[in-house]
Amino acid sequence: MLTLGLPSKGRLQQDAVDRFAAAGVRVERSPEGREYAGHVSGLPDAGLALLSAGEIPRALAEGAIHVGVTGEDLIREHIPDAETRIALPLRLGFGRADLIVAVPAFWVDVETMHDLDEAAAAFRARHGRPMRVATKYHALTRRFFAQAGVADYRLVDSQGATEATPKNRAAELIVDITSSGETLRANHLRVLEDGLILRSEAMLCVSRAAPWGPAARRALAELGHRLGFDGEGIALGG
Ligand SMILES: Nc1ncnc2c1ncn2[C@@H]1O[C@H](COP(=O)(O)OP(=O)(O)OP(=O)(O)O)[C@@H](O)[C@H]1O
Ligand SMILES: O=P(O)(O)OC[C@H]1O[C@H](OP(=O)(O)OP(=O)(O)O)[C@H](O)[C@@H]1O
Repeated sequence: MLTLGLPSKGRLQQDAVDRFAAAGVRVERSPEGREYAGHVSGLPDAGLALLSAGEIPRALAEGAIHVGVTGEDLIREHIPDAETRIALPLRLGFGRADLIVAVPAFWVDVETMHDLDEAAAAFRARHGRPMRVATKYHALTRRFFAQAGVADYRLVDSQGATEATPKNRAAELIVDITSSGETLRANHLRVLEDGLILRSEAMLCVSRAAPWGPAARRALAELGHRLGFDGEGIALGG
């Protein structure tokens, strides 16, 4: 049996369901409605698990699901050595969003990460504390700031409405995803010139750690055949 993990709500779920349907794989939630499980028709021996988009990477890495759909941003954030544990055979072309560093638009002297480093020193001199960066992408932010040579800051966890944190004085700047740019504009924030951390989109992900019995392997091969990736060529665990 192959378990397919999809986001439990939102655009990503709908786009994933539509993509699978276009390939002849119909995904139906259990009629109870509240149950986070369901039926997959068009694939032999496959079942559905609905999970938070942010939990899908870990479920794949631990082998709790065989195949999943989630954003690359969430995979890179939650699984440091993603490719050793998860194969990423197919970019799905929806859920496109850029993970970026944005500062208040009125910070006219801060256009680059280098400027941000200087601003951090000035901020500490003036306020006696590090500037705060609000984000839910802790690992990706730490790595990107380290590579850019920015060290004097503090991360503030923000799981939603991150763009509002500078205005609410909960942080000085943010790391978050942007798509149309409207949320940033509405909150008077500006992306740094070299502040693009990752261009993300939804990915079809295959767990190398899941229990790959013959039935699950057959279902993966069929899924690959329908969606257009080589399901039999992926190096899987037991
Ligand atoms: N405005 C957007 N446009 C396109 N893709 C987006 C947008 N917002 C989020 N995404 C992508 O959708 C995926 C899920 O995002 P997010 O974690 O915000 O969803 P959520 O529904 O809040 O998740 P959760 O169920 O964990 O609360 C991420 O990979 C993200 O990059
Ligand atoms: O650039 P834009 O097109 O404005 O999109 C970006 C926004 O979309 C997402 O939020 P979402 O609407 O998913 O709500 P959330 O706060 O629950 O993540 C994301 O967190 C940004 O806030």
